Amino acid sequence: MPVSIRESKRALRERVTANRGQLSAQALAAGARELRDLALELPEMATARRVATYVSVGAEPGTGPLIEALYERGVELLLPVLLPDYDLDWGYYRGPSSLASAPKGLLEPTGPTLGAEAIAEADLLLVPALAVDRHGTRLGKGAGCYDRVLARLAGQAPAFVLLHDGEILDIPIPKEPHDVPVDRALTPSGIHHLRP
Ligand SMILES: Nc1nc2c(c(=O)[nH]1)N(C=O)[C@@H](CNc1ccc(C(=O)N[C@@H](CCC(=O)O)C(=O)O)cc1)CN2
Ligand SMILES: Nc1ncnc2c1ncn2[C@@H]1O[C@H](COP(=O)(O)OP(=O)(O)OP(=O)(O)O)[C@@H](O)[C@H]1O
Repeated sequence: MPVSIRESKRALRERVTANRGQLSAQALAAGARELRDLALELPEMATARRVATYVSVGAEPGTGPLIEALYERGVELLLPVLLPDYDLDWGYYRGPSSLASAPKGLLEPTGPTLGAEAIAEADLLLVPALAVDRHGTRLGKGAGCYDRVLARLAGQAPAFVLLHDGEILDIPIPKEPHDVPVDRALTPSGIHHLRP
């Protein structure tokens, strides 16, 4: 990939990460509750029996309250398990004690995993990101994990990027051939339709 694209993505990641570092614990907790309420109200959520999400860490848009609410509803929750080649395997959420610290500061499900292709069985996908632009180009952690997941999903289930307010950028994020656009984002202030 051209060095300039890699470099501008890196600089953008640094900027967003620094901004996230300024968010207070109270703001993060409030944002997570707002994301829960919005996600639970999605029409697509009403019919979803299996939802793939991630266990938020640090200053990421929080998924804790949503995971608990969906678990209580009896929705099956698929959580990612990072593989050595940065592809993602998946495991079920089986309650708070079923998560364990994993490499790279992640929290992952313990117990058997289902294989990378299990994502094809999800009815709805909640995707982590650092930012997205108005065209739906997504900036992730830079390992291409979710580019592979979204390619596998092939639009078969709705995908929503979870972000903090201010992380939907008016300037375009440099797009590479492997980047799979997303068409919707959730921030604490609401649902945002993007135009891939
Ligand atoms: N909470 C959470 N879980 C997730 C993701 C995520 O974004 N958030 N992922 C989304 O893809 C996958 C994990 N992907 C990762 C990809 C790269 C690195 C990584 O290279 N980390 C750097 C530090 C960068 C950072 O702190 O952001 C490193 O360890 O050097 C970590 C996780 C699956 N689980
Ligand atoms: N389908 C794929 N298979 C293997 N590697 C891939 C695939 N898609 C992307 N990659 C690799 O991932 C690397 C990072 O890509 P990019 O910077 O777009 O990640 P990102 O979208 O920020 O991260 P993520 O998808 O993990 O959130 C690239 O070097 C790319 O080669």
